[in-house]
Amino acid sequence: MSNQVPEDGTLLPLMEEFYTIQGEGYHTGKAAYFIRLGGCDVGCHWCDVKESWDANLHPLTAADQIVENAKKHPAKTVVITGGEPLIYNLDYLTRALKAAGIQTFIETSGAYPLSGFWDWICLSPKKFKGPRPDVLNAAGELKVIVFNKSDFQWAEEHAKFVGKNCKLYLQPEWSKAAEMTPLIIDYVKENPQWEISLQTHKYLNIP
Ligand SMILES: C[S@@+](CC[C@H](N)C(=O)[O-])C[C@H]1O[C@@H](n2cnc3c(N)ncnc32)[C@H](O)[C@@H]1O
Ligand SMILES: Nc1nc2[nH]cc(C(=O)O)c2c(=O)[nH]1
Ligand code: SF4
Ligand SMILES: [Mg+2]
Repeated sequence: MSNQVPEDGTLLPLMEEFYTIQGEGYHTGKAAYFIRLGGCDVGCHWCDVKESWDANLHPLTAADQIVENAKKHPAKTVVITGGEPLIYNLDYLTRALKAAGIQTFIETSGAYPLSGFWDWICLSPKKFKGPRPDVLNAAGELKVIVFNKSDFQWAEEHAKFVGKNCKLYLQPEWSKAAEMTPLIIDYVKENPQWEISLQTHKYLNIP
């Protein structure tokens, strides 16, 4: 993690920004501007964006500049992801995005305290560094990655701690998708409070 990131959230380590289609979860299929912040110490061995982990590799960028970039796109929705975006105080960035009329969505493991003003919170909790209660309470969707059979039980244990209107998703870990997707299909048929989420952008070959 970087030592030089100011605590007021006016400068953030930015790995990449791209305009694409939300590939996963509740908002799948919607155009959105993705803001990927660098820095994560959760350590998922199957993480599909390990290049994000070292915040020092990603330039500190003015939050005001990120907002200006987001404003240029037709869809008035951003997805803030990482890395683990909640390592940083996101109040300044999300306040400015909302002032510009842009909806704010986040992808988070919930391993850090909740900051920011959100229209949608996607919580994808991890065994390696568990989710915090404030994020469990606020989540609009719980999206559990299924890497092996034990993850179904683990998903149920976390579903107990989210709000009653929280959407429940099971998403196959990408390298195990051929093996796990049939198990997820059977599980959802037996437990229809859960739905399947696929990483559709990977099938579509888009970012
Ligand atoms: C790269 S993470 C960044 C945001 C945050 N650190 C988190 O884990 O939620 C974005 C999303 O991709 C999911 N993800 C990461 N690697 C994956 C993989 N190999 N297969 C399926 N989903 C994956 C995460 O669970 C999360 O929902
Ligand atoms: N298209 C697309 N949808 C996504 N949804 C969550 C992503 C992420 O890496 O956080 C992601 C991503 O990287 N690309
Ligand atoms: S918490 Fe997210 S960014 Fe961090 S290692 Fe896990 S999947 Fe990757
Ligand atoms: Mg991704």
